[in-house]
Amino acid sequence: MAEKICVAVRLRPPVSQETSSGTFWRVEDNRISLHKLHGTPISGISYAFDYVFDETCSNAKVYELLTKDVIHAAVDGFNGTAFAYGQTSSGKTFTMNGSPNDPGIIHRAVNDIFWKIQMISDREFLIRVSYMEIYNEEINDLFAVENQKLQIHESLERGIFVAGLREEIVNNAEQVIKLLESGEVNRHFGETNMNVRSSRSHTIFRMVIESKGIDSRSSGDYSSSDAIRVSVLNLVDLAGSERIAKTGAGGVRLKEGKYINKSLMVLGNVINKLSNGAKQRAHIPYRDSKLTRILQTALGGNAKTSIICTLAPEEVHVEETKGTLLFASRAKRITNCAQVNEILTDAALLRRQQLEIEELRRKLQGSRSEVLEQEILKLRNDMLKYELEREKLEMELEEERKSHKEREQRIIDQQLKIENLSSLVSDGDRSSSQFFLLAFAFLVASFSNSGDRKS
Ligand SMILES: Nc1ncnc2c1ncn2[C@@H]1O[C@H](COP(=O)(O)OP(=O)(O)OP(=O)(O)O)[C@@H](O)[C@H]1O
Repeated sequence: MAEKICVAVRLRPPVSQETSSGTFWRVEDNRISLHKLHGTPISGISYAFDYVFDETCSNAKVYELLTKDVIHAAVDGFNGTAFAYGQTSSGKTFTMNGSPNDPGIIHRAVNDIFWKIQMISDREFLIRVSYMEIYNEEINDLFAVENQKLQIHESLERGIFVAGLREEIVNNAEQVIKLLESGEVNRHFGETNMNVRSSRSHTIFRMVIESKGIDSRSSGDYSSSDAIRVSVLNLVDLAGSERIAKTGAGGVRLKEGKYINKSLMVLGNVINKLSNGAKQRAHIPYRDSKLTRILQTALGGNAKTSIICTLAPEEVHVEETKGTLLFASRAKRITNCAQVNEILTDAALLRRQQLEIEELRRKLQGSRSEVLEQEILKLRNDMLKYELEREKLEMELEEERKSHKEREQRIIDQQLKIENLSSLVSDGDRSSSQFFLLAFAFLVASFSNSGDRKS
């Protein structure tokens, strides 16, 4: 069903008591506008969104109004994405991760998903989670530090995916929170003049939710009641755009800032093109950054998406805030087309694992139920690891095949050149033969050098 992306903006509380000398942002219902200090609105700087949250608003309210529907729809089989966008230090991480007193969108979503699943008695669920960051335009696995520089692939079965990313099958919210905490340790943070704990990477926490009707059969001819729903939920905390003059960045921070700004610029371009409507959609530059490629489905595709744009209220940031509002108002014009994802093949992990689990259940009959559940979870995770390992090996084999083919092509090209040269030597006049022989020797030498390098 075609529907607009849901967009909200959120003002964070001011960080200093500094009083404004010229302008301030006023929030009224779902509208935010810039006013002169004595109250006159500044013409042309007034925007309406699905929601506008002022500085007193809690994460609980943001979740309830903006994100909950996307999360619940993911349990029902729709892809979903929620992300926070805004300049550095405007409250993105606060919104996504929250504080001990007011947990953020990610924690609330995790709890809500397991709560909702418990309420659904006629379906069986399998949930796996992964956590990645895009740091300096490279994808790293936050659950497994050894998995670095991962590549994005696309297949008919899996759509766009990150190959080799560790996934963990999970049974309850506490497990997920623990995993998130372990991933958080690996995330790149750094201090800048604007934020003592500034995110230096974009992070994507992903939940894949598979479910099937409890009565459906495990194998054989698949009827429509056998369809397995598979949805992907992305919860994204972007790094913030920054002005080098304000962050005081140099060295590593400067390099990070350049990558952050570049990928956010590509995201802005994608949003801009999509907001121009279907006619101008000829080419959307999703492939210009890893971020937009991973979020491709969420932007104009088969997904329900909500975006929260965070704003710094201080007058000194008024230009950045205007930029964020412009981004938000463009995003509001994007239409997505979400549908329940049902598959009838063996692509769903749930189907592949079903038989083995039945077998294990039989073997463990009579044992206590929590032991059984632990064993099943362990088995499922082991099977998932083998699958990932196999996927990695397949990718490596594919790479190897490609470079082998390239090597063979190079050899053929060189042989052709050699044959051409030798025929010229035999046909041409004797005075140039010395030159050709020299060229011939040179080619042979360069050919054997390149062979050495490759091997
Ligand atoms: N709505 C809010 N209520 C209370 N404190 C907030 C709120 N938003 C942000 N803060 C505080 O402001 C500071 C900066 O917020 P945060 O780190 O979330 O910004 P950010 O946009 O993620 O920055 P960066 O892009 O640099 O990572 C933090 O100390 C955070 O606790």
